[in-house]
Order: sequence, then C-alpha cells, then structure tokens
Amino acid sequence: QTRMIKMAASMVEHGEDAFRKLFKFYKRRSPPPDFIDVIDFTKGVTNGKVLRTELSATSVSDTAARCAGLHPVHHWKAFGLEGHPGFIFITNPFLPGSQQHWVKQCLKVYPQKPNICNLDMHMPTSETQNLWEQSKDQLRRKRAGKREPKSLLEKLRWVTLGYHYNWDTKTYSPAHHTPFPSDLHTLAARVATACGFPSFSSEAGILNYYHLDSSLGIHVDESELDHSQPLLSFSFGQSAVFLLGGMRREDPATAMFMHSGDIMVMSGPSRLRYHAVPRIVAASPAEDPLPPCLLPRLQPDPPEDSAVGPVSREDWEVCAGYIRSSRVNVTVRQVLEAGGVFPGDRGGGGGAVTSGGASGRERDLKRKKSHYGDF
Ligand SMILES: O=C(O)CCC(=O)C(=O)O
Ligand SMILES: [Fe+2]
Repeated sequence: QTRMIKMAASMVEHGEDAFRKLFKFYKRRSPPPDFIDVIDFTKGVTNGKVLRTELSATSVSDTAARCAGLHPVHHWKAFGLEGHPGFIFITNPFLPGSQQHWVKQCLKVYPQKPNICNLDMHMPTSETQNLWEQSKDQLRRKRAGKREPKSLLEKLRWVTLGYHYNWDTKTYSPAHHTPFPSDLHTLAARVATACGFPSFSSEAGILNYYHLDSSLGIHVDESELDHSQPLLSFSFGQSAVFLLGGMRREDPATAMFMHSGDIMVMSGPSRLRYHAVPRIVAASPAEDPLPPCLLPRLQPDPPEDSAVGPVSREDWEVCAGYIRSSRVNVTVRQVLEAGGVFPGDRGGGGGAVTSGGASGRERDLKRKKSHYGDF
C-alpha cells in the first residue's frame, strides 16, 4: 500500500511539473521565452483548439451595451477552447475611449475607502486615502519619459470590493462587506447577460495590479459559495500571458495572451480550472508603450445615463504614466447563491465561511508574500 501511495505522490509531482514548468518557462527573464505557442485570440481561429462562440446578442440592447461603454453585442468576437466548455474569451468589446474610464476608476477611485488594499496593512488611512494625489505628479513626469522613483500608486498590488476577500482565511464574510461600485456592477451585468448568465450578481471584486516583473501563481478561485455563476475577468494596459489549466493542479495548461480590453469568462465546467499569470509582456521598444486602444481620441459624449464618464486630460496623463508599464486586472464574482446567506449567519454579521477543499484559494508563496509585504 505504501508503494501505491508513493506512486500516486510521484504521479502528482510529475504532473504538477507540467504546469509549473510552463509557468517557469514563460516567467523566465534570460533568455526570454518565445511566444509562438501562446494563443492570440485577436488573430481569430488560427489554432486548432480555438473555436468561435455565439453569445446571446439580443439579451443586451445596444443602448444598454453603450451605457456600459461596450459595442453592441452582435459585434463582439467571442471564442472558446476545444475541450473547455464554459470558457469564453471576448476580444476587446469596449467602445473607443471607454477603457480609459475603467483604468481611471482602478487607479483613482476603487483604491479609496471603504475599499481595502494591500497598503492598508502598512500605513495609516490618511495616507492610503490619497494614493492618487500623492502619486500624480510623479506619474505625469513618467509619462513624459522621465525616470522617477516608484510612486505610492505603483506599490499598490490589490484592491478588494464588495465582500472583501480575506487572503489569510480564504473566505468572504458578511462582516466585511461594503457597497459594490455601481459602474462596475453595470459592466459585469451586461457581460454576464451576453454570456447567458442574466441573474449574475456582482458581489465581490479583486483588482490585481501588475508591473513588468509581476506574476500570479497557479491557483483556483473556489472561495465563492455559488460555482454555478461565472467568474468575469477584465484586463487593461500591458498584455499578459495567461495559463489555463484543468480541474487538477497537475493537469496540462494552455497559454494565451490577454490584451487590453479583453474579457474572460470562466463558467460551468471551466469555473474551477487552475490558472496563472506567469508574465506581463511589455510593448516592444519600437511601439508606443500604450496599446492603440488606449491612445487618446476625441469621443462623442457618453449617453446621459451612462455608467462610464469621460476622463479629463489631466487625469489621463496620470493614468498613461502608470499604464505604460503596468497591467490592471479586475475579476468580478458572485459569492452567494441567489437569495442565499452565509452559513451560520443569523443576520448579526461575523461567522466567516470556510470554503470547501482544504486548499481553498491556493496561491504560491511568492504571491502570498506580495499580498501584504512586498514593497
Ligand atoms: O490577472 C489575471 O488575469 C488573473 C487574476 C486572477 O486569477 C484572480 O484574481 O483570481
Ligand atoms: Fe484567479
């Protein structure tokens, strides 16, 4: 019997190596990896694994899409992956000019109280309240090509929204909840509806801020209590290599680019797949550090009741200084079943939930360290 256990252990180890090796391959600095095997959905169906997917084009009116800064749903290009039901990749469906709104919110608005960020553990609220004010002049100079010491905003690693994820206990709790931003709620609702999840409710958000040397370890997001609802992921700024694995940590993974504006939906049988971000891919020196979809252009005024507003030139200069060497990813999750409550919660708060599985939302040590300490 010990032999069997040993054999199983070595198989797991061997398998784990496959995803970990791929992770290390794409993370490597010198020599840098080639990206030949990385799927680029913006190039269409070029890889045998890539499939076109139809969305429910009539489920979201063109007006509702426009109010969330999105093209009409029938213009979106959505893809799936062979053997990965429930995985949906939408290449940048944002209207020109509207990604700027989300970048600005992620840098200027969402890091503010009552939301929680990694810097809260290290400094008084009076200082974290003012990340933007304290960083804006430095970032503006950066945008003009000047070398600058790291601004406070560049030390931001994560922000949580709604039910604030507790990285230590790997749980959400009714005691740690603040209102979810309404503009992001609207965006997520439109995307979820187009993907066939009209009852999706944005209850928790995790924003991850990456620089050119950042990565996110292999993990699965299983702390939410309702896995029948999708996980939505929005990316802005520099591109990333994203690895999508299987239901077990040792399953092989597929590499794909996530570019600015791309949206990923992990639903159904793909909701609990392992995944990781081994690398941020900087624009080549010959290119503008800002992707074309983030270059300033004159936009028609957004509709009256739009969730997205115009970004002032002043504010955009700061954002551009930041995003020329960074990536922001926003994930939106539904935590509870419709009408559900936290187990053990009698309405009085407290009573954190432990998610299934002993591993919870497993992150590698590196990532864990960066949660509270790495700055
Ligand atoms: O940055 C990404 O694309 C992935 C983020 C992620 O997996 C998470 O926040 O759970
Ligand atoms: Fe994740």
